[in-house]
Amino acid sequence: MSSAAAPVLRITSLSKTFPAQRALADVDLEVRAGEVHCLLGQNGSGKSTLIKILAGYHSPDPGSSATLNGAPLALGSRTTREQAVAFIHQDLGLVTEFDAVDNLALGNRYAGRWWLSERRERRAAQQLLAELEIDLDPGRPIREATPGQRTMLAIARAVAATDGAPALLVLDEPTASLPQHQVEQLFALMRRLRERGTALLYVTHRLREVYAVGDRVTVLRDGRRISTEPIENVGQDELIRLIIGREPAAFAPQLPAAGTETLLKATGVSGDQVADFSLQVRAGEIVGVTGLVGSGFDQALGLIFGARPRVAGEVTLGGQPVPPGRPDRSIDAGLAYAPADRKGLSTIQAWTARENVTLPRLPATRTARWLGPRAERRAVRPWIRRLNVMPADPDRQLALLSGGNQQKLVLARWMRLDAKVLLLDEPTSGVDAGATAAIYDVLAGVATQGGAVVLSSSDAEELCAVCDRVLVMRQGVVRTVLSKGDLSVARIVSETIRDSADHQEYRPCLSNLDPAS
Ligand SMILES: Nc1ncnc2c1ncn2[C@@H]1O[C@H](COP(=O)(O)OP(=O)(O)OP(=O)(O)O)[C@@H](O)[C@H]1O
Repeated sequence: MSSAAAPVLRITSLSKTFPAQRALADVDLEVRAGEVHCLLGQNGSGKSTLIKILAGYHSPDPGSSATLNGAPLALGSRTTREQAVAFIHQDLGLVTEFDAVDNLALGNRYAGRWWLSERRERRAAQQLLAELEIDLDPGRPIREATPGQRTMLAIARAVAATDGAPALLVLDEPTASLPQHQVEQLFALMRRLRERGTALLYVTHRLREVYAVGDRVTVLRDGRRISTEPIENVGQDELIRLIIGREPAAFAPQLPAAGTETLLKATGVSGDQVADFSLQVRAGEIVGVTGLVGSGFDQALGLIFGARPRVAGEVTLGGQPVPPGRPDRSIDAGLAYAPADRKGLSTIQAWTARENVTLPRLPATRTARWLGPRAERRAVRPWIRRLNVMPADPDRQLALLSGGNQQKLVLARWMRLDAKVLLLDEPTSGVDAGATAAIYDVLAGVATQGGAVVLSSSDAEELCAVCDRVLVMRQGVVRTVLSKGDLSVARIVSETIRDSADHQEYRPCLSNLDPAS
């Protein structure tokens, strides 16, 4: 990236006012050709609103303007997509039953150029994947691909649609559920596009990614642009200070030495993707479970809790059996479980923040015991403060909060239950750095008070930071247990991908191609 590179995107005085909420105020932003420009900010700071305006989902306030390669850009209209701008949202918009060739062809101009020639289309797809060094068998249905491969395919589709490289590629938290080695593959692809002159606007909460792939960084706070800097000019503490607007609190969990009492015991638990999962967790322990998508790591906790059908195995809590398929009994026994798909599985979007946090435990099977609005507010305010939910309004409708703030509230629901053992799938996915530290503090607090936590995560650094022990699953089975002294990102990554096709990273995909086609 050269600092003199021309701005591809120039946004001037961008503002957006929702009813009772100013989401963006006079934001100026320039993204240059051949740079990865990171857009950072706490949950609710306005990042998604900016991207949604670029993508045409929201109209900005009057007075906002933008240009793309010097030409006026109609903000709030979908025409940006026809102007060499590509968006990679978390929902990639791929058809999982189709193979890469058909996914690339979907909606792309290049499919039409070789119309009626399936062979040429296949060859073009193969060439494109090889050129971008995306290791993916173009003839296999995408459901068999890793999440990282799918993300890269979505980028390849954007490249195909724009004759070589989009002028601007906007990526909204593409690594949220990718294991480390797939993150690295994605970054390699981003660098290749940067070399072709694409301007990349990259939204993430993971600061280490900013240092790994970013050239410049813009920080938003409360809808205002606080700073734009080359990344080498800002150290991590300074960056956190810019993001949260105060000195960062050091995260130094005081984890107790684990007790001798076994709290949670799972023996031979099996279900859909999990076979013979066994685990013993002592009071005071934080245990992690990890693996690739499909390894079963993201299903084990749901099976223990009873949210997923358990076909075999036993679970006890404090020596008492926890029956399968009965979340109500699990909660009574002292378990709490927050699934990864918090938005889909456990929120009521039309309700307020306080109603979502204090949802009666089991409305379906019990007479609901509602707290009443005043008591709800009292119960919820400490959590809003602790996790820095913005806006700090218990009466705000959940649907009007940013994604990360919704995550915090639903997590608060489970954390406030005073469970003996917390089971959390991907507890900090989509949550900003400040609230992530607050969540880690809550977990450490549960352990210190004689409880325990089991968390599943694809974030190797998170596992190293908070866990006493990490179970690594492959093909549905726990294959490795790493204890404190053995825990490192490199070790977790290598154990995660051992024996999988993924371990041959960056292998060119040519071996999968049929030269005759
Ligand atoms: N449709 C809407 N109606 C009212 N307020 C909204 C709406 N969408 C977003 N907001 C508010 O605008 C502000 C900015 O939200 P935005 O989703 O842009 O934040 P964000 O930085 O992307 O957060 P996150 O990191 O959690 O995704 C928040 O206060 C949010 O509550």
